[in-house]
Order: sequence, then C-alpha cells, then structure tokens
Amino acid sequence: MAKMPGGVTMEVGNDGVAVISFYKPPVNSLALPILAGLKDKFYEAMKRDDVKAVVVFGKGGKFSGGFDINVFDNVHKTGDNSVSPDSSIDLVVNTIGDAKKPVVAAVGGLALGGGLELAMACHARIAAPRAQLGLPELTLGIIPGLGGTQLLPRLVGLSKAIEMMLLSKSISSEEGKKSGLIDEIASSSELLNVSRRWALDIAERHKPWLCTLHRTDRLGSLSEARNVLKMARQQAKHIARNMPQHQACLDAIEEGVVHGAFSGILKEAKLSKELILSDTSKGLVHIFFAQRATSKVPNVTDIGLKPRPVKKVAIIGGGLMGSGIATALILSNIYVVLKEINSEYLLKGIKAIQANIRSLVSRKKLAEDKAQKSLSLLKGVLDYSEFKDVDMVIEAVIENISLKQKIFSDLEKACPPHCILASNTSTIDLNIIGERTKSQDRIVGAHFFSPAHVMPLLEIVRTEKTSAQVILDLMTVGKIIKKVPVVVGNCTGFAVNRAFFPYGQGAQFLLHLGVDPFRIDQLISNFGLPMGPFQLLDVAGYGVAVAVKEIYASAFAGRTFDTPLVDLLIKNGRNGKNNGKGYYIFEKGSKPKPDPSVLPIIEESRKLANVMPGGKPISVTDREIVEMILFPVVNESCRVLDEGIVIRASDLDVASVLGMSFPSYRGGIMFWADTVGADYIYRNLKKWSEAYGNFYKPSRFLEERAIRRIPLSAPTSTTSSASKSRL
Ligand SMILES: C[C@H](O)CC(=O)SCCNC(=O)CCNC(=O)[C@H](O)C(C)(C)COP(=O)(O)OP(=O)(O)OC[C@H]1O[C@@H](n2cnc3c(N)ncnc32)[C@H](O)[C@@H]1OP(=O)(O)O
Repeated sequence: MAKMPGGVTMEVGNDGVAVISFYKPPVNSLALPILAGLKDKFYEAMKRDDVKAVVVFGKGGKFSGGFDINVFDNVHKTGDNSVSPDSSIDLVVNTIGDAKKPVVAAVGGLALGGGLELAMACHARIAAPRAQLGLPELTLGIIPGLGGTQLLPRLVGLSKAIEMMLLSKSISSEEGKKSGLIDEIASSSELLNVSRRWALDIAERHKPWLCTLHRTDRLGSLSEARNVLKMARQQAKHIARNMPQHQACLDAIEEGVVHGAFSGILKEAKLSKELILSDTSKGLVHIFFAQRATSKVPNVTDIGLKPRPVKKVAIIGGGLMGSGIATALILSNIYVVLKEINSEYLLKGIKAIQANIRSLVSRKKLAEDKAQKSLSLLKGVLDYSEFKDVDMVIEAVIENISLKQKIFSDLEKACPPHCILASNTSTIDLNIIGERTKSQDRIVGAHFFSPAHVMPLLEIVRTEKTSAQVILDLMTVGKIIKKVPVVVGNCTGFAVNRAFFPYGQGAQFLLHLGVDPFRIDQLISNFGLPMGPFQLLDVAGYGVAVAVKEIYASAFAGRTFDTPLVDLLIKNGRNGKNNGKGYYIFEKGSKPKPDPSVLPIIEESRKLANVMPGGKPISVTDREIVEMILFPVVNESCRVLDEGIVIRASDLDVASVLGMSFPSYRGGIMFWADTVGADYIYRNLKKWSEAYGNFYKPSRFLEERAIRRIPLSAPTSTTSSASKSRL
C-alpha cells in the first residue's frame, strides 16, 4: 500500500449510523492529529440529530497499531512531556465511554496499545477473523495510557488482563471472543455492516449498552484480586529486573480494583507521564526504531529492486548450526535439502532437526499438524543432484578454509546461475572462501547465532562484490524466517563477535588481575545480561574459546589478552556445561553453582599470566568491574563503526541486544555508551591502559569523539575528514 496522508472522516448513512474512519498508513498509528480528529468527529456525531449511533473504523485493513511512538521519541529527545497522551480521561471516559450515543469498534487486522484501548472504551467490539489484539506498551517502558489498565481487566478478568499486559502477549480475535474482549467476529467484508447493526441494536436497546469502565462483573472479589496481584508482583520481579513499568502497571490496576476505575485512570495517567521520561523507556523506544531501521540499507533497499522468491534452500552440513538453520527454514514453509558427507552424519542432522521441532511441540509452541508439515519439507541427500534448482545454498561446515573453498567451487558448478551462495562462517573472510569461483557477486555471509532456530539475529555479511540483489533476497528470507537481518561488512568476527570479543577477554583480564570470577558474573548479571561471562563460557563450551583465540589474536594483534586458563581447565578435566564441571557445577534440575574447587586452577593461571601490578590483586569497585568489561566492548564497537562494518550505530545496538542479549532497556551497546558519555569512557580506558596495557587503549574514533564532545552514535559524517576517508 502506498503511503498516503492520513486523516479522520465521518459518513452518516441512511440508517442513522455515523462511521468515523481514521487512516494513517502503514499501521493507523494514533498520531496526535488523528486523536484530535477523532474527538472532533465524535463531538459532531453526538451533536447531529440524524446520528443515532457510531461505528469507529480503522481504514486499510488494520484498526490501529497504537499511539504514535514517534511522540515518545520526541519527548525523549526534547524532554518536553507536554505532548504525551494524558488525554485518556477525556477520550476514554467522556468522549467515548459516557457518549450519549452508542459507539461500536469495527476491528480489522490488529488493535494494539492505544488502538485496543480505543476499541475497549467503545460499547461493543466486532472483529475480523484472526485480528491481533494486545497491549504491548510495557515493551516500550511505559504502561497503557489510554485507560488500558482499567479497561482490559473489566473485559477479560484480572488474571488474563495481567498476563496480556505483563508479558505483552497478543491474542487473536477468536480468543478475544472467548475471553469477553470481542463481542462478535465478522468476515472482513461484513465487518462494517455487522458493526452498524450492533450499534443500532444498542441504540434501540435490543442489545445491552455496556460502558466498560462501569463494569465490575469480571473483576472478582477484592480478596481474590489481591491474591492475583500479589502473585503477579512476584512474577514481575523475575521477568523484569531493573525495569519499573511492570510494577507500575500493577499499581495502576490495583488502584482501579480497590478505589474504582476513575481513580485507576488518574493513577494510570500519572504513572504514564513519569515512565515516559524513564531511562528504560528511552532505551526501549530507541530499540523499537533501531530494529526497524535495519531494514533500510542504502543502495540496497532504496534502488527499486524487488526481492526474488526463495523457495528451495540447500544446507551443507547437518551439525548444530546447519540443523538449526534448516529448522528455522522449514518452520517458515521453505523447502530444505540437507546435504552431509555420509549417511551416519546425515541421520544425525535429521534427528537433530526432528528433536528441535519436537521440543517446540512439547513446549506447546507448535501444533502437531504444523510440525508434521514442516518435517515433510525436509529432504536429506549425500550428493549435489538436488542442487540443480535451489535458490540458495547455506554452507554450515566446520571452520576450515580449504574445505569451504572446495565446497564453493563445487557449488558454482552444481547450482543454477541465480542461486545465492551463502556461508554461515563466523570468522573466515568471505573473499577467501570464494577465491576459487567466479561468482563473487552472489557470495554472501549468513551468520546465524546458536541455536539458529531460536536466536533472532541474522548477520548478513557482504563483501565489496556481493550484489545488492543478493543482499535484498537474503534480507527477505531472513524476515520470512522471523529473524532480524542486520547487514554488516566483512571482517574477522563481523559485527557482534568482533565487538564482543573484548567482553570475554576483559573478564579474563580482570580475573587475572585478581578479581573473583563469581563476583564478576554476579555484577554483569545485575547489570542485565542473562548470565556473566564465566557462566557463558561454561555454557558455550570451551571448544569455541580455544578455536577463536588465535584467530582474534592475529586479526587484532596488540589488543587481545591470551590466557592459559582454558587449557588448564581442560587439563584438569573441566569442560564447562558439557561435562557438568567448569567455573560452575552443573547438575540436572538445579541452577549452576559456583565451584570453589576451580580457584586453585585460577591461581595457577594467574601466576603464569603474571599481569597483576606488583604481583598483588588489584582493588576495584563493583562499578569499575562492570566498566572494565563493557568499556573495551564499546571501544571495539567504535572501531566497527569507524571501519564501516555497520552502517549506523543503532545497527550495533540491535545486534548487541539480539546477538549478545545486552539488555534492551539500556538501548543496546552504543546507546548505553552515550548515556555514560564518550568522554568518561575514554578517560577511564586511557587510565587503565596506562596501568594495565594495550588491551584498554582507546581507539582513535573514541578519542576523537570524546575530545570533540560528539556522541558515539552520531552519524559518521560528523567526524573528521581523516575518519571519513576510511569509511
Ligand atoms: C497511550 C498508549 O497506551 C501507548 C501506545 O499505544 S504505545 C504503542 C503500542 N503499540 C505497539 O507497541 C505496536 C508497535 N508496532 C508493532 O508492533 C508493529 O509495527 C506492528 C505489529 C503494528 C506491524 O508490524 P509490521 O507489519 O512488521 O511493520 P513494522 O515494520 O513493525 O512497522 C511498519 C512501520 O510502522 C511504524 N509503526 C508501527 N507501529 C507504530 C506506532 N504505534 N507508532 C508509530 N509508528 C509505528 C514502524 O515504525 C514502521 O515504520 P517505518 O516503515 O518507517 O520503519
């Protein structure tokens, strides 16, 4: 659908029903002029004698994607909170809820956030089949602010409403019908007609005239409500550490349950205003737009190219990565040919895919018939005969240069000329992989993160020769299989592994300076990562650490930290989670426990590394520990930006959140760094590099931005010409 200017219109039919339609493509967001237009039209409809009832309708197949998130972005940039949506009392209570004529919402496609709140304030809701309904405001660091905290519990009951809000979980119109959110489901073509009839039926008292905020029948008794809220508060503590909006949402709900809806609405408005200004909301709104920005790649998505269909994909290698990628593809209805070198490995790969699918079924994330359908799209092969009509190949074999070169030269012969030749390498230069072919324009990196059918990030690695068409095609496939594709340049580690290699190494460095590893892990997990670097190492397995150590050391000579510790751990029979013994003890059914018996091995490693100044452990604060691990990551991220490996800083934010589980509410690595300040980071790195060596040496990009007081995320055009020339 072409973008068209939006607006609100009203048409009054001969039946006396006024249809108030709003239009704001692409998702009918409730921009401020739309809200103002709605109010005007409602006012007019109430005044006009020829109007008996009102239907409110979002044009273009979608009711509404909610309040305009750009407004929050503006509030964050300007600090001016006067435009935030505290009109809820007026719109929800007066204009719609207490309207003198019945109002029915005709909900097509989706009603999210403010969109669903608008619909809930109406006296009935008619929805098209499979419409998506939800209040996802908490994912933006705010709470529903157009009455949602009061309206939803009054329609679906307290437990269901809390579940939907706290988990930002959408439901379909069919489920909405069962739970009381939706009054009737009507086909898209009949949606308006059925809604008109409902509105007239209410006006003529053939159907009840229900004002949502006046209802209490779904709320249960006060003591039941208190129990539900108490449990929800405990749950919120676990799912939303370091975030204020979950408890605030429960505060607003509780206020409404205990003191009535009007009081609840006032509390909601007050809390909304405060939360909009929170750092959490700033970080989450930034990530919302940053994620959408990744689909805009200059000279790829803006030059009129159309993505070509990719219907059949071949995967070479059925190991952990290959089987995960195959799972992701068949789950999205793409036909997959899996190639292995012998039937034993092939069977192993197929079994791994079946296990992935079965685990989704057993966790109720996939229906049995869908699982069967997906598995029917998989075919195992031992040669290239099936490759003659594939649209894309993804190579996922071990990191061995000559093996990959041989595979790519075979692929050039076995695949049709349009076929995309992708490699899932995480380290090897794609130019080297494709050296023995003449197909450099269709060679591209498709770097998935493990487990590939679960992790949302897909790094699309382009070389100078990869064609724009191939990048666009792979971006499209990425979206079809529900990944967030981020286009990056070709270098060791690409964006995520490159930016984050100092994370693990920084933790090792601190440990060798005498800091306790379990203290480090605790602090990093308090900061918001799902686990600390040592537990992550245990979970990922030491094999990866050993394999990449030398690659990083040679690519980033002079700023890596090599440690004998992993070798010592392996020598002492420790292999991390793989054999249940690493820094932690892993036992089935219980959380990993720090293992004190690892400390003598660490001591031995400290002696060998000999980096403690004067041979004595350093003394550091908790804050310094977090900074000594994350600032080197920021520093390397600066180099990634400076070298043009990513096209914008916010791509690194998205990549760090989706690839490394950096807390999204901190806005991603560069956004967070700017909240800390380039100057502060630079000064500390400089201080540590003088005390402890080159691992901490600030990059030129960081130094320049710190000195010139330019945010790290500012577009690279604001840097000096020396820097620009390298981009
Ligand atoms: C006061 C109220 O309680 C507060 C609120 O209502 S806050 C808003 C609550 N609503 C939401 O959180 C929904 C956010 N939007 C979404 O989840 C998804 O965009 C969607 C499910 C609606 C559509 O998804 P999809 O079709 O994949 O399209 P998607 O690429 O995400 O969005 C299309 C465009 O619409 C924009 N958009 C989506 N929702 C928007 C919104 N609520 N406000 C402003 N812009 C919005 C996106 O930024 C994107 O813009 P772009 O093309 O310039 O990049």
